Amino acid sequence: MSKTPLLDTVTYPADFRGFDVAQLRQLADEVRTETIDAVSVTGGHLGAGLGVVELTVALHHVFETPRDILIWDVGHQCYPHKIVTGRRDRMRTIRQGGGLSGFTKRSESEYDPFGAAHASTSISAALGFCAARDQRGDDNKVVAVIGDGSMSAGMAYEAMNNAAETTRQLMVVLNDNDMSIAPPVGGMSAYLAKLVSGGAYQNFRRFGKQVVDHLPRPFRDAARKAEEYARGMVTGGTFFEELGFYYIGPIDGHDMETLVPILKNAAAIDDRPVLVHVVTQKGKGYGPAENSADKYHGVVKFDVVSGKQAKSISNAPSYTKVFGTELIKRAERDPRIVAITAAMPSGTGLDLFGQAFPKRTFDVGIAEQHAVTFAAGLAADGMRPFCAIYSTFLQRGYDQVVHDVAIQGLPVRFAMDRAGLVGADGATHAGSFDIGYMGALPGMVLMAAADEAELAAMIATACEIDDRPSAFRYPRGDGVGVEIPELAAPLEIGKGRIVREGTAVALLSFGTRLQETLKAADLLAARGVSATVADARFAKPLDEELILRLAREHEALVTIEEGAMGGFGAFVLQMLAEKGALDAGLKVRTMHLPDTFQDQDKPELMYAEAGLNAEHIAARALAALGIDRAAGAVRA
Ligand SMILES: Cc1ncc(C[n+]2csc(CCOP(=O)(O)OP(=O)(O)O)c2C)c(N)n1
Ligand SMILES: CC(=O)[C@@H](O)[C@H](O)COP(=O)(O)O
Ligand SMILES: [Mg+2]
Repeated sequence: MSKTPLLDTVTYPADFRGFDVAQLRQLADEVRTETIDAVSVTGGHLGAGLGVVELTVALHHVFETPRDILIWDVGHQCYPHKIVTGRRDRMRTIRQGGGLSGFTKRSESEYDPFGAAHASTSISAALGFCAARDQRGDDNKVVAVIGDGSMSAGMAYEAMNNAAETTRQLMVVLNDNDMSIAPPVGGMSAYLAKLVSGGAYQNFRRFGKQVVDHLPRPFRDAARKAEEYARGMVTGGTFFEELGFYYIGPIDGHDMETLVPILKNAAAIDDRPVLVHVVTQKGKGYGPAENSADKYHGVVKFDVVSGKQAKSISNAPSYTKVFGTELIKRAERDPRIVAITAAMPSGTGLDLFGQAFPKRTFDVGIAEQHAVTFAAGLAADGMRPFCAIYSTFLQRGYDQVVHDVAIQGLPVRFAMDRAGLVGADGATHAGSFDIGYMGALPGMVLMAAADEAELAAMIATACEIDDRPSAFRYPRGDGVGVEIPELAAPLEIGKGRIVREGTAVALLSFGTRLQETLKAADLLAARGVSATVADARFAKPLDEELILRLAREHEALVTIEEGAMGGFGAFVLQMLAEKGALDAGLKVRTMHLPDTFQDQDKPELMYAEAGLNAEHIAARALAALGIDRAAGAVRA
C-alpha cells in the first residue's frame, strides 16, 4: 500500500493544477513524506525543504510553470520542487556522482530556469527574466522565492531597489521561517519578526481577504486600496511598500486555504511588483527536525523513525574544529583577537569561539561583502580580526578584500575553510579560486595547511601579522591524525619545508595534496626514481630560495595544488621564468584542478577525476623526466 497514493499520480505540476484545496493539502503531506524518506537515504538539506512543501505545491498549482518562471533562492529548499517537477524517481541520487544536484540547476530541468546555491541572487535573476519578457511583450509571471536569512544580503536590496522602476511582472515570495542556518541576525530579521508578531494583522488580514475576494471588481480595487493603507498602518509592511512593492502578508505558509487564493490575488496585481510575505516553519512536519536547533538544515543519512543521524567514524578532528579550538587558545592570550562570520557560525567553527567569547564574535548575516569591510574597520582600529568565510563565499566579498583590506594594507586574517573540492555541494561550493584571487594581491600573505598541525601553526602565524593582510586555506573534512602541539609556534613567513629528500624530481605541494604527493614519491621509488617532496606552505610570498634550490638540484619540478589554474603553480612558474631558472632547461609541470566546473561526487573521486591523486602525480613526474610510465607500477 503506497504511502503516497496521490503523489503517485503526479509527475509534473500540470498533473495537479486541477486539484482542489483538499487534494493539494493531501499532495503536500505526501510530498513531505517523500522528502523525508528520500533524504533519510541520501543525506543533504532537509529543514528548508520541509518548510516550503505547501508553498511549493501552491506555487506550481497557481502559476503555469515552467512558462511562468519560478526561481528558488539558494536552492537548498528545492527537494519538494524537484519531486513535483519530474525528478521524483531520481531523488535518491541527489548530491551524488552522476545524480541530481542538491540545488536548482538549469541543465537539469526546464523547471529550474536559474541555478542557485549562493544566497540572495533570486530577485536579481528574476528581474532579468522580467526585463527579457518585457522586451518580448510576454506577460508571464516571474516569481522569486527568497528566505529571511537570504534577505540579509545586500544583493537582495540592490535588486528590490531596481525592481520598483523596471517591472510589473515580478512577485517576490519572502519565505520567513525565522531561521538562517543558525537563528537569523540583524535589523531585517527583527523587522520581519515585528510584522509577523502583529497579531492584529493576522485577524485583519483574514477578514480583509474574505471581504475583498467577494466584492465585484470595481469595488474590489477600491477595497484593496483601503486594505493596503490599513495594512500599512497595522503591520508596517511599508518598508517594502516604500520600495515600490505591493506588500501582502504575513500569511501562514502552511495553510493551503490561505496560500492559494492569496497567491492567485497577488498574481492578478499587474501595476507594480508584489511581495508576498509567508511565514513558515523550517523542518515543518518532522519532529526531529522541528525540535533540532538547526532544524536539520543539513543532515547525513538518518533513521526516519528516531531521526538519529549516521555517525561518521574518524580518528582526527575536522579542520573546522581545529580552527575553532586553536583560535580560542589564541584569543585567551590576546584580547585583540575577534572573529567574524557571515551566517555560518557552525560551518566555520566560530560557534565554539562564540561560546567562549560571545562579545568578540560577530555574525553579520549572509553579508560577505559587509563582513570583509567590517573586519577591515576592526583592523584599522587596532583589533586582530579573523574573518572566517568559506573560500567559495569569500568570492562574494572580493572587491572588499582588494579595496578595503589589501590596498590599505590592513591586517585582516582570512580563514578560508572549504578550500579545494568539497564533494556533495558540487561546483557552486568548490573552493577553487582563492589561491589565484588572493595570491594576486600585493602584500597578501597566503598560506595553505598540509595537515591539522600546519593549520594550527598558520593560525599562530596569522596572529602575529599586524602589518598586512593574511589568509590561510584548509579543506572541508577531517585532518590526517597528526599531533597538534598545545601551542603551535608561528612559521617563518615565506618559508617552505623539505619533507623528504630525493634527487631526480622535486614534488612541490601547496596544501593537503601533500599526503598524495608523499604516496607519489613512494610509487616513484618503486620505479627507482628518487623524488624530493617539499611542502610550500606559502603561495605568497613564495620561498624563492627553496624553489630555486629545487630547480637547480633536480631535472624536473612538479607543483601540486587544490586550486584552479592561475594559482600556486603559475606563481612558481612566473618566478622561475623571471629568475632565468627555466633557461637551463628545467622541466616544470604544474598540477591543478581542471579548467572545468566539476559536478558533485565524493571528494576523493572528484580529485581522481581532476587527476590530482598519487598515481597522477607520479605519472606526471615520470613524463617530465621522459620515463615511459607504461613499463612499470605507475598507472594513471
Ligand atoms: C553567499 C552565501 N553565503 C552563505 C551561504 C550558506 N547558506 C546556505 S543556506 C543559508 C541560510 C539561508 O537562510 P534562508 O534564506 O532564511 O533560508 P532557509 O534555510 O531558512 O530556508 C546560508 C547562510 C550561501 N549559500 N550563500
Ligand atoms: C546551502 C549552503 O550553502 C550550505 O548549507 C552549505 O551546503 C554548507 O556546506 P557545508 O556542509 O560544507 O558546511
Ligand atoms: Mg530562513
